[in-house]
Amino acid sequence: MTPRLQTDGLVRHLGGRPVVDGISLSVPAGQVTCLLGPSGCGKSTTLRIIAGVDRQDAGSVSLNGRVVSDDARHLPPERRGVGLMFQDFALFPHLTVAQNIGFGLPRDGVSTARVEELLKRVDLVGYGAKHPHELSGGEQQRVALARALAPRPGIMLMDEPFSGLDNRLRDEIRDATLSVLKEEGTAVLLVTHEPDEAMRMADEIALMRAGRIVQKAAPYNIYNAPVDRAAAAFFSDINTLTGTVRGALTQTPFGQFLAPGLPDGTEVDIVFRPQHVRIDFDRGGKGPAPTPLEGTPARGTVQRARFMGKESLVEFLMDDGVSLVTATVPAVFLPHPGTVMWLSIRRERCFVFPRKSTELAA
Ligand SMILES: Nc1ncnc2c1ncn2[C@@H]1O[C@H](COP(=O)(O)OP(=O)(O)OP(=O)(O)O)[C@@H](O)[C@H]1O
Repeated sequence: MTPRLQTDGLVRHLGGRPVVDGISLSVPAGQVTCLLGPSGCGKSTTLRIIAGVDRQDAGSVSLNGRVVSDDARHLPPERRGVGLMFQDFALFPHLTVAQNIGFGLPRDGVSTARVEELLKRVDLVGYGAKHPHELSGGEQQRVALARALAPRPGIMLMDEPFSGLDNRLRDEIRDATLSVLKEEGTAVLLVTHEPDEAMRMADEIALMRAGRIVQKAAPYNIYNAPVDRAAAAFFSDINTLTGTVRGALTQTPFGQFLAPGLPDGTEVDIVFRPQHVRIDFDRGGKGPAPTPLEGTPARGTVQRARFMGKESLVEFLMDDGVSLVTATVPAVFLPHPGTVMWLSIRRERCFVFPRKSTELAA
């Protein structure tokens, strides 16, 4: 099936450097792709190029199988048939909700029916005659969504559309927006710098860094198989142990880890998330027996324990005297500093990355 949206090798130089550096993306109908990355990595510029308000220096944009922008041609934004939704969604203050939603539609009975349908979709039946200032922030956001969807765009470009909303409202509006977009079968490219938002909204996440896509995968895969240390760290706090490769292995307090394909002497980071650390009590100087799955338990001493509301954070100094490991426990668990305990991590939850390349990529 032809993707609704496709970009090939987009490049854009601004301020003398490539802020978009070879972005190739493809979004089919009904899919939400999130362009996720830290501030300044080039997400908005990519979106602006696709919308047609900026133009790439190289590469092409195709919408519905038709090239709308490359070296030879450049269709203006209003002729691209994409819906746009940005953080400052600015409704027309002097128009009613219904007039706002129907703004881009011809004035006929079909449009009136479409506006009614959309009011229902965004759960604002009965609000048609109100003016924007009579609505809450979340309601205004839903009107903006309905307005963007009114001409039935096959493609929706959204740039941090929820960042102006307070936390509680944001979750609600995100879910409502997602279900409307899915019902309409729209292809969506959503820009966000928030991993939680991407995990919640995306069918596919394209993780961006310094103008490039470093990893593209479903949320589950991107979280559980990060390409490098920085990609792992983008989604949650991480623990990092360090080691040196000898014979395709590296030694850590948790035993040996495989470092396949890495030459002897390579410095590596062994990375794992605090929620994947299991804690066991010390029984007369002994911990749990090693298993192939859980690896070798290692002994550590509690440095600090804090209750964070949903979970407790416990920090350990391992017996090697240098490795610091943080574990989270989804309960109130506040052992005293100085308590000796055993930690284990499931092997499949640990990632081994060569240090040099991750530092360069970060
Ligand atoms: N007109 C411009 N001239 C020079 N540099 C620019 C221009 N527009 C953007 N930039 C720079 O390009 C980089 C990418 O900007 P962009 O807005 O695409 O990033 P972003 O990932 O969307 O960030 P944010 O989440 O903060 O919006 C930034 O470093 C920005 O300062």
